[in-house]
Amino acid sequence: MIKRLGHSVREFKKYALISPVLVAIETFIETFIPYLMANMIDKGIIPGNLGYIEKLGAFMLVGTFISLAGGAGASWYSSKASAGFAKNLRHDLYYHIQDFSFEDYEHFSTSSIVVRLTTDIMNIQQAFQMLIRAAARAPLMLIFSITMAFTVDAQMAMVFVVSVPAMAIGLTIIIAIGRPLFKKVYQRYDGLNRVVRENLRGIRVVKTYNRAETENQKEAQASSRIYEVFSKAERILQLNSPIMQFVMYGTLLFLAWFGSKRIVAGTMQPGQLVSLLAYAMSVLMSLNILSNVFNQMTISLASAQRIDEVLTYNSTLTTPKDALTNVANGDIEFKHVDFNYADDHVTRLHDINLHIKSGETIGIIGETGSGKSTLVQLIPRLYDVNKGKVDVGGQNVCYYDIRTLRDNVSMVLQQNVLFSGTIAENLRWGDEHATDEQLVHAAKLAQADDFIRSLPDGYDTYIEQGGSNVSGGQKQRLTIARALLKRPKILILDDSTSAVDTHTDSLIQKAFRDELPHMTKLIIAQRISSVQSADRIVVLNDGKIEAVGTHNELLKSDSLYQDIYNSQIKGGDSHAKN
Ligand SMILES: Nc1ncnc2c1ncn2[C@@H]1O[C@H](COP(=O)(O)OP(=O)(O)OP(=O)(O)O)[C@@H](O)[C@H]1O
Repeated sequence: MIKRLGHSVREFKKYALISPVLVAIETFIETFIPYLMANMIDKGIIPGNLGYIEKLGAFMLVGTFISLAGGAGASWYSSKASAGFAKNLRHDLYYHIQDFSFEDYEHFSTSSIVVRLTTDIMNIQQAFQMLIRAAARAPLMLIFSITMAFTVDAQMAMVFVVSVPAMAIGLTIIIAIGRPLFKKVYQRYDGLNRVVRENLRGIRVVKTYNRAETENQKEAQASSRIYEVFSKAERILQLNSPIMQFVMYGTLLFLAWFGSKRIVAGTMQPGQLVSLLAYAMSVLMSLNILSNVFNQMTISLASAQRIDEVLTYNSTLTTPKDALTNVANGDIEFKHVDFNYADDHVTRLHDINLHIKSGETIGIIGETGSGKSTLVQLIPRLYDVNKGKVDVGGQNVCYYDIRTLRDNVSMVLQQNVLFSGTIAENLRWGDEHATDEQLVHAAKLAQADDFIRSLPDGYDTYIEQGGSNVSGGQKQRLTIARALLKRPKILILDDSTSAVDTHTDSLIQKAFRDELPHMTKLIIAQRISSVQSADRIVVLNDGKIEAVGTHNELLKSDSLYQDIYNSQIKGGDSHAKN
């Protein structure tokens, strides 16, 4: 996992390597200073040798400046390396999830992905900075200080053989308990993110239904759940402070007690004791730094695992090596297709067999939940079939390069969105190189040109996030124009004219018939009038094809179609009558 994540350091590797080198210089000089200090006391101050004091003082001053410069440089490079690492890691994660299928997004949930891209990466950034700065400093300081302490007085330095492992065992236990708790904390962050996103997305509905109070409660609940685990995890981590202090004061007491005795006995110099105490402080300080580093590592290991989980997740959508990069025509064939959503064991489509010829216009109708959207989502491989196969242009959809397939199958989803940017920018999602004439032509076919021109800035009108400043019907027409701009071989409209008035809807159908005769068109609709003129209409009932035929044929032969027709034409509900 560490190696995989470390791959994202890339061009910032040099900064990540320079930082510990500078830290080493800083720490080496820093730990040498108490040794010089001991000499100054024992050989300069006690015998009253002023020349020695001045020489050593100047030497210490220069050393301090070099140490400071090393420390400042290390901070600068470590910040640069860690910020760069986080940038690359975020990019890699984002890049990876672009290949996810709908099923994969459902597997992780969008809120969890957002937390991983933000909070989790921030934790890793902080841990990485610590790793190349503090984590490099602490062990070096520990090694240098213990070595120097043994140089000064090996007997007294034996105290570290007890105090260092005692501290290390304490820290290991704390980390073992703390780490799973932090993993839980971030899972609960996902929950909070979900509540906030849902609330902001549906803020109009929240206000209409006066649900602010309930929404506040949901947020409070999610926050409390985080608080519960977070405070528990932090309480455990904070235990390292009393353990650290206990070991630190115990060591200092030991040194002061036995050191004083030896000075009185004349087997030790006062300067030696001063430097030993300074080294004891350094050793324990380095352990303290290490414990902080471990704390941060504990938090970030949970985050690193969550990121690695996404990075190593193989999308359920696979493309063969020699994938096809050309779709011959708009022919579609479903052969004995069964389908169920992952984690949902109900079969939503049963033994679907349907051949649609290139250029045909097919209406799809059926009661709500009968599987209309599910059926068409299999064509651009938004989901893969469980049984049977779907062919496009005479080839199994799984054999195509996914981009090629989706460039040739344009789908206007039931809940389509526009993105912040101008209308022209939004339409160019279909084809970024489209000329202005092509843009206008697509808008005209979708009956959107007139209303776009009536806006103060026309095609340059700015669309707010999610398309909140255009009406539902206008938004639908813009998303149809966007899909047309791709000039696909197959166009799928999934209930995409539901908010458009019937007159405009019929103008769209006519424009399609007259101007796009070679494009295969699948139109899912609730209104019979939207599919009435189609070459054939497929009636779906509970995931099965109940009938296929023209409007007139179905009116004569299919009772479900008759029911839908009657309920719409007569305004009554024939189900209710039966
Ligand atoms: N992502 C999903 N996970 C699990 N079940 C789903 C999912 N999407 C749809 N379903 C279920 O599959 C069935 C068919 O849904 P589908 O959206 O295809 O129906 P539909 O005919 O398009 O309905 P509508 O006319 O209301 O849009 C429904 O029972 C629905 O609850």
